Amino acid sequence: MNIEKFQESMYKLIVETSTNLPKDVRRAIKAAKERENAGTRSAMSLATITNNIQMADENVSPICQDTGLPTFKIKVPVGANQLEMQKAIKNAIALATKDGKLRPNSVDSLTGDNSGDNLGEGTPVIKFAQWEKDYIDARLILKGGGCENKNIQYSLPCELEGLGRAGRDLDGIRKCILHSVYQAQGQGCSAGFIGVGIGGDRSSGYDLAKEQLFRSVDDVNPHEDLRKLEDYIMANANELGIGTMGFGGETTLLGCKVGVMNRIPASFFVSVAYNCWAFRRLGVQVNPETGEIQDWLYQEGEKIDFAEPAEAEIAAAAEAPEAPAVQEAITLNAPITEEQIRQLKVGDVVKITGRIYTGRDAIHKYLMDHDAPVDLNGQVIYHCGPVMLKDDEGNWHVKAAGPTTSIREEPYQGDIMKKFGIRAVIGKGGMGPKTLAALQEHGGVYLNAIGGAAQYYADCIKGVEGVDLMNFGIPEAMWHLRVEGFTAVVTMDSHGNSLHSEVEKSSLEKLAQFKEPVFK
Ligand SMILES: O=C(O)C[C@H](O)C(=O)O
Ligand code: SF4
Repeated sequence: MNIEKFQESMYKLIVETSTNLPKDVRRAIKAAKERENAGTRSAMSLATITNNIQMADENVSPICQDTGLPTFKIKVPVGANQLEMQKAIKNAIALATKDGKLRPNSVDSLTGDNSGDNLGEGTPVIKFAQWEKDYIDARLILKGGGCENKNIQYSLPCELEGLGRAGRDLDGIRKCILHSVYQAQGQGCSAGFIGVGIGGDRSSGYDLAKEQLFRSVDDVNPHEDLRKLEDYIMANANELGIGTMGFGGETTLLGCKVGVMNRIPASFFVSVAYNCWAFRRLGVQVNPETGEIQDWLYQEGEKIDFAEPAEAEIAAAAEAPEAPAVQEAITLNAPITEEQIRQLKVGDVVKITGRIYTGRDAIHKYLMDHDAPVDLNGQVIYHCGPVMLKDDEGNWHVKAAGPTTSIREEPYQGDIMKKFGIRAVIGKGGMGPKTLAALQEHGGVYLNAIGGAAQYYADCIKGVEGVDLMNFGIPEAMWHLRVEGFTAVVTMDSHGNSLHSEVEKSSLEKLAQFKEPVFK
C-alpha cells in the first residue's frame, strides 16, 4: 500500500469530520428547526447552531472546539498491514492538531499534562477488524466530552426516578431509554442522538451502544421489536420538553438507534451513548493498494446548506408577533457593577462587549487556594477551552471557542465568585443550588451560551490580549479575550431563579406520564 497516500486520506477524513457535519445529521437538525416556534429561545439557539454549521464548513474549522476522543473503526481486507496504518493515522492526527483542525485533547490522567498533539496512552482509539471485501472501510467519530459524560448504564431490574420499576424486558428497556434522555437535560448539548446497547457486559454493552452511532440517522432497524422501540422513543422523548440546550422546546432528541447482544444470566445492562447535536462522524472507502479515497460514506440524500444568516432569523424571530422569549439584548461591558447584575433576570438576552477571561476545570480548582493572575473584580469568566493557533509572529488566534459544561465547576464556582468579585459566568447546561445561592448572595448571573457553536463565538472574539497559566495546556489556560456582541441568555439570576431547575422539574413531571407499560 502507498502509505503516504493513506495518511493523506486519513488527514482528509479527520478534517472533514471535524468541520463538515454529515448530511443525515444536517437533515435531522433542519427538521428540528422547523418544529420550533419562531421567537422562542430554542428557535434562536437552533438558528445559532445552523449558522455555526455553515461557518465551520466555509472556514474549514472545527464545528465545536471539543473535537473529542478521535475513535476510528477500520475494516481491512486480509493481508493489510495494520501496524503501518496505525502509524499513518497517528501522524495524520498530529498534523490535523497542528493545523488547528483538532484541539489538543490528550491529557495525562495523573499529572494533567497535555501531550499537545492528541497522541498518548489510549489516544486516539483505533479499532481494526478484518473482512472479506477488497477495500478498506475507515470510519471516524469525534465525540466530545460533555456528551460523553452524559452516557449512562442501567443494570436491570432497577427503580427509575419518575418511571418506577424497570424490569428485565422490552418495557424496562423503554423506561431506561426515556430516563437517559431526561437525565442528560441540556448538558450534552441537546438536542442529541443516542445509541443504545442492550445486553453484553459493562464494557461490551457500551461498545455496542457506541457502535449504533455509526448507523445512518435515517436507516430502519431490521429487527422488528427494536424498530418499534426506536420509533416509540422518537415519537415520545420529545414530549419531555427539554429542548435545545435545555431551554425548553419541541425537540430534545434527534435520533435513537438500538442494538442487542446476548448477556449472561445474572447481568442485564442497558447502555446509552449520548451524542450532542454536533454529531461528527464520517467514513471513507479506501483503495488498499493506492491508499486513496475511492468513496465517502454517509452521502445519501440531499445536503442541507444552512446559508441563511442566523442574525436575520434572530431578528425575524424577535419581530414575530408572538415573540415572548427573545427581547432586545442588553449590553454588558466589564467591569460590571452589582447594581447592573441585580437588574438582570432569567430570560434576558445579553450581548457582552469588552474583556472576558476563560477558566475551566484546572483554573477553578487552582483559584480555590491561589491568587488570580489578574484582577477579576467585576469581571466575566467564560467556561471555555478554545482551539488556538500561534502565527509566525507569535500571536495567538482563536480557531474555535464555544462554552464547556458548567456543572463541573459547581463545587468551586460560588466560592470563587465571592473570593474574587466575579459578576458573571458564561457556560452551558446550567449550574446547581450552591452556585444559585452564591449568585443571590453576592450579586452574580449565569449566562448560557449555545454549546457547540464554536465558530459563531470565535467570530465574536476580536482579539487575544493575553494568557495566563499556560502550564495547564491550551484548553485549560486562562485566555484574555476581547469580544464584541457575544450573545448569551440569562438562565440563572441573582433573585434565586434558574431556568435549569424549572425545566428539570417540568421534564420530570412529563417523564412520569410514561410510567404505564407500553410493550407487554
Ligand atoms: O471540552 C469542551 O470544550 C466542551 C465539552 O465537550 C463539553 O461539552 O463540556
Ligand atoms: S461542547 Fe457540546 S457540542 Fe461540543 S462536544 Fe461538548 S457536548 Fe458536543
